[in-house]
Amino acid sequence: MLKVNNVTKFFHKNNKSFCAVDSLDLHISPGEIYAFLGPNGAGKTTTIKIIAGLVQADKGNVLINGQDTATHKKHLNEIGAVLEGNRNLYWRMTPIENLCYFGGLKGMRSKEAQTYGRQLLTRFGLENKIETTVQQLSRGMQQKVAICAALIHKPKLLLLDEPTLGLDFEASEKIKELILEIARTGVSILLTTHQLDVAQELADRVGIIRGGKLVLEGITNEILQQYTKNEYTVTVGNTVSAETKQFLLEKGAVFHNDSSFKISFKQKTEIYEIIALLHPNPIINIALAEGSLTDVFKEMITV
Ligand SMILES: Nc1ncnc2c1ncn2[C@@H]1O[C@H](COP(=O)(O)OP(=O)(O)OP(=O)(O)O)[C@@H](O)[C@H]1O
Repeated sequence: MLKVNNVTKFFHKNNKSFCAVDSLDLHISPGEIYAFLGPNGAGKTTTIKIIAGLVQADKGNVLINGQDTATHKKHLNEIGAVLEGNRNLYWRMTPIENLCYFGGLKGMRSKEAQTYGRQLLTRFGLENKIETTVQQLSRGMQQKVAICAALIHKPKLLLLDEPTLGLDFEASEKIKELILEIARTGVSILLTTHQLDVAQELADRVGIIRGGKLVLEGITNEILQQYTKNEYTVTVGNTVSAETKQFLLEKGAVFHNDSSFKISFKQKTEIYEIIALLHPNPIINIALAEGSLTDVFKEMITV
C-alpha cells in the first residue's frame, strides 16, 4: 500500500543545512497498523508530511499502490491525515458541516459526503452530535470528528499524529478501539505517538527513528520478545535466610522486603538454581517481567 524509498530531507538552521530525515525506507501493507516512534525532533512529522505530500523530499520517493505520488498526485487522494487533531476542524461548524466541507475539498459531491458523513459519525457514536458545533464537543468527540474528516473520502492510508494525546482514559480507549476497527476494514494506518503503551497495544509493526534514521524496525511482538529481560519477581512464604539473602544479593537481586525480590539472569534456566536454593521456603509466586516498548525505546534512544 505505502512504500517510502530512501527519503531524505534537509532543512536549514542558522545558515547550516542539516538532515531531518536520512535515507528512510518503510512500507505498510493494507490493514496494517505501523507505529512510528522517536524522541522530539527525530523526524517523524517531517516524514509524515512528506508522505502526505505537504513537504517535498530532497531525495527518494513515496509510492502509493506502486505509483510515485510526486508524479501521480491523484494517489495522494488515497491518504487521510489527522496531523493536528481537533485543530484540523472548523470549530464553529457542526461535525456534519465539517465532513461535507472536507469531502468537497476531496472532490466529493455534497449529497455523497452528507450520506457517508452521517454513516461515519454514527459508526463513531456521534449520531446525537451531528448538529452540535465542534466547539461544544468534548476533546475526545472532537478527535473522533477529526478522524471522521480524514476518512470522509474513503482513503486507503490514514496518517495519525498523536491520536490519543490529551484524552482521558475512556476517550483514549474509544479512539484505540476505533483505530483497530478502521484497520480491520483494510485501511493502513501510520501513527506517531509518544505514548508507548498505545503503540504497543495497537501496532502490528513498529519503527523507531532517531536523528532522521530508522534505528529499529520490526513486528511488535517479536521486538518485545527480543527485549524481554529474564527478570523475575519471586515471592516466598517465609523470610529468606540471611545466608540465602547474601547469595542472592551477590547475584544482583533487589529485595522488596524479606520475602520478595527481583532478580535477572542471562539464561532463563538459572531460575531453577534459585528455586532449589530457596527450598524448603514455599514459593508463593514467580513472575517473569514482560518486555515493554518503553524499555525498547529507552535502549534505542540512549545508545
Ligand atoms: N520547516 C522546518 N524548517 C527547519 N527545520 C525544521 C522544519 N520542520 C522541522 N524542522 C526540524 O527538523 C527536525 C525534525 O523535526 P520533526 O518535527 O520532523 O520531528 P518529530 O520527530 O516530529 O518531533 P516531535 O516529536 O517533537 O513532533 C527538528 O530538528 C526540527 O526542528
